[in-house]
Amino acid sequence: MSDTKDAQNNNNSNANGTPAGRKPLSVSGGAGGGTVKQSFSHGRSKQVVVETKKKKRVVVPNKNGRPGGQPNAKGGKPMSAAAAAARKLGLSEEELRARQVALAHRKAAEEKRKAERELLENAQRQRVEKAKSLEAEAQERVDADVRRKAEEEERKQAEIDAKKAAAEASKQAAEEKKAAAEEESMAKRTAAPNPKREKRITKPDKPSSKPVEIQAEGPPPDPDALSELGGRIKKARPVGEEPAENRGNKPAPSRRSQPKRRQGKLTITAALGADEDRQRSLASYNRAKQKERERRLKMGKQEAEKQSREVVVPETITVQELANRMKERVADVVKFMMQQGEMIRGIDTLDVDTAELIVEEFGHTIKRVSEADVEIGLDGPTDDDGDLKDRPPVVTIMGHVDHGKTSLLDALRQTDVVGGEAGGITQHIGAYQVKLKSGDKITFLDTPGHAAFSAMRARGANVTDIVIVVVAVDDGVMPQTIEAIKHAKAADAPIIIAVNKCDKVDADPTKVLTELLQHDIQVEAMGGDVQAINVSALKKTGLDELTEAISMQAELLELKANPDREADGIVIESKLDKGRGPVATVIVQRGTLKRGDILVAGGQWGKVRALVNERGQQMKEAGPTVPAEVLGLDGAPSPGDPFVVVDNEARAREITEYRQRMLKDKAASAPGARASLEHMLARLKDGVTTEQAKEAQLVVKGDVQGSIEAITHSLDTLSTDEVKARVVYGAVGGISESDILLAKASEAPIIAFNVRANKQALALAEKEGVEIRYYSVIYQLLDDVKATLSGMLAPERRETFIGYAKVLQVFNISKLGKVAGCLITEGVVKRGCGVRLLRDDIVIHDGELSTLKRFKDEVSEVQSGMECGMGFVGYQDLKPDDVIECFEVEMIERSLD
Ligand SMILES: Nc1nc2c(ncn2[C@@H]2O[C@H](COP(=O)(O)OP(=O)(O)OP(=O)(O)O)[C@@H](O)[C@H]2O)c(=O)[nH]1
Repeated sequence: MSDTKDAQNNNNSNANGTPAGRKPLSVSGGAGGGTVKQSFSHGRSKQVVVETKKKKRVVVPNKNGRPGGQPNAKGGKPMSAAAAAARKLGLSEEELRARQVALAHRKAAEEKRKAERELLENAQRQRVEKAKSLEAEAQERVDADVRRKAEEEERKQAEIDAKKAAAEASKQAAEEKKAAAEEESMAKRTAAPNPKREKRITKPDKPSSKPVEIQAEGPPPDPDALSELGGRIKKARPVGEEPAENRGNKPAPSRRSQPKRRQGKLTITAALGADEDRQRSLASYNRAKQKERERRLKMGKQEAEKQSREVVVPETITVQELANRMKERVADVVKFMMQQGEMIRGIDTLDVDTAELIVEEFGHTIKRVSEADVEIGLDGPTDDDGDLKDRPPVVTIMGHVDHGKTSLLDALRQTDVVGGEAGGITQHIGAYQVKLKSGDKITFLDTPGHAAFSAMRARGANVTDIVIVVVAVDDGVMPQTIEAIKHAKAADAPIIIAVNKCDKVDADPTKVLTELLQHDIQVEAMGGDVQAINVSALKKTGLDELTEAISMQAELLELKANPDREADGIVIESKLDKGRGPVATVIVQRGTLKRGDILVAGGQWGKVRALVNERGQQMKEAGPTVPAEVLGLDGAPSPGDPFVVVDNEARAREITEYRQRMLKDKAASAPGARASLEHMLARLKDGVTTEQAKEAQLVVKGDVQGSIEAITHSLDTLSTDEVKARVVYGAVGGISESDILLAKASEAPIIAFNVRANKQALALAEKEGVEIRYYSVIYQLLDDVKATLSGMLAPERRETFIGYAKVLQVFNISKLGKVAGCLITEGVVKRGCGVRLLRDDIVIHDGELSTLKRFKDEVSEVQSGMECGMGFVGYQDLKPDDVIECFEVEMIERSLD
């Protein structure tokens, strides 16, 4: 306290140490305090004690460690410590004090800077930590999302299992309930069971409908960071704590069943991973629906507008026709081709490759067809077995001259009950049908002999079901009898032997039957399967037996046809009637032919104007095997031509035009060479290399049986594994019309050894194009056949390289297609030579040249170093830098030697 007083005193001292302070007013007492007299009104006064607050001052310790201001030991005026220190430093006390103040200020400033630096460092550290924690949280969220999904799946599975369990339990409960009910009924008076309790007992443990809240593990995320992400996270709830909405024993509604949009909040989990659970607003849904409706409408419209079609394209087609078939505008096709650099017009003809390009460009598919495809579908559908009904047989009568064929046919005709009753005038129309007493019907081909039969077989039409071979009992088996048997066997038609003229006195049918054994005909009486009936055309005996035999044979054959379809059949004969125009006698094979039908017969067609039967009566229709004369055709078809009813005239025209064109081409290319050795070779050169084609079929006629046998044997020795000579028919005697027809049917030439053809046979051979080769020396004959067989050996193909050309540029030239501008780099290129297109040393096409041009002219060859234009047959894919290898092909004939 005294120190303080001293300091007070020092403060009031001047520089010399003398006190310079004022004396406080009315204050009595020491320097540290005093009293003040306070005067009030009415003369009152009061003494107030005043305490003076002492000023703080810095006390500099003196040398001895004592604070300054201590009285000097030596006595004298006491000096303050500060003054002593100042004096020691050679400074005044004030200077010292100023220095101390400055020092203190600096110190304070340093302290402040240090605090600021620390503050900055702290902020920096906090930022880094915050970033790190954000990163960790993001990772945490991803992990939590994965976990959440897994748990969600588990939960769903658990729900399914629970439902199953619930279903089982409810089933069980129902059973128990039933049992309880029974119990109840038994103990009804004792105690009524509490159904509610029972229910509670039987109720299965339902899985909690409240989904488990999935919480991300780890520390709670920084709320600031979450707010930055625009969401908030649910605080982890302590395990066991009820969620807020469940508190108050409220039933917990299934959160999944609640539409989330109604909650009005978006959780982080929902935002990050539960998109599929979010529902769209109704307006959004309606908008999307409308959009989809419009899109479909548009698509449907487009589809209706643009249909992809299958376009049928033959080898060549006009631009106009192609456009029609595609249902496109010709102008569009022309425009497209112009874009491809080709100027075409509607009437121009396109090849099938170009047509394909166009068809595909217009979004359609092409169906290539050849001209022959017009015949496709002409046969119509195959009949179902259920549609087939029994039909009468078609019978042909054959036999040797004067054995009584015509007489027998006439006699059989008179068996017709209908004709007899009607009393109509019977006329020959090539075929007729008789109705037997039994009610059976038989159709006879009224063109007895081989002519009609062979003519039909030559056209591949086996209209005959049964062949009756007539043998006169007095004459026995004769050459034409044997021919008839061969014809029948070749046609695979069953034979019935009619032994005629049995009315003759010395008739011995057994002799005839024995003779037939030599020709592989074994009749039933002799243990075989061929029926033989003794008849007399003259006396009309045995006719019933014969017709019975026919009916029995027909039964065995189970002849059936569908009458309820478009008709088809065979033309039996035809003529040009002055009054009626072209008349064709036809036999219907399937279906029913009606008046008004559009008929195509061979190369002719027409609308059926009238149908006439053999009695000259008009018919409305003709069913299976009914013969009829057809009027209305535009020309006379050939016997044996098939006929068919088609849908419309256009189709009929299309077919007949094609057939007539084919006939013309055939006539032009191989006139009269149908059954010749050259024809055989031609067929081979056309690439026909089937086993059948490698067999040279021959008809041999000789003067004596010995020469026939010698020729047949020698021809056998000529045959090899590759080629064969086969005698389809060998007989003694001159060449008859029958031989010609047989040769034609077999497409075989006739080898005549020391025999000649009669006038009619020659004419027929000329007409039918059957070759007859005459020989009198057997070696010449064998040499000729050998040469033919050698020709049948596949010729050897030899290839010779002639040059190389390089494609420089490719041009599109209308009508020619793509033409390559080439430079001949080696050798020579010749018109029509074989070419191979090489691209990067790989053969990509093998064919032949279609065009070889120098400038605008077609040339025969181009030498090395010259440029030319080259086009390929049926190939367009030419590119610059392709190499064309040119070669010539030589076919080396082989010989049997
Ligand atoms: N005795 C007898 N003679 C018959 C019989 N059938 C036919 N003839 C006679 O035989 C001859 C020939 O009869 P056609 O019916 O012309 O014999 P074809 O086989 O038709 O003769 P082509 O037409 O020349 O092949 C005639 O004179 C008939 O009268 C018969 O059953 N008994």
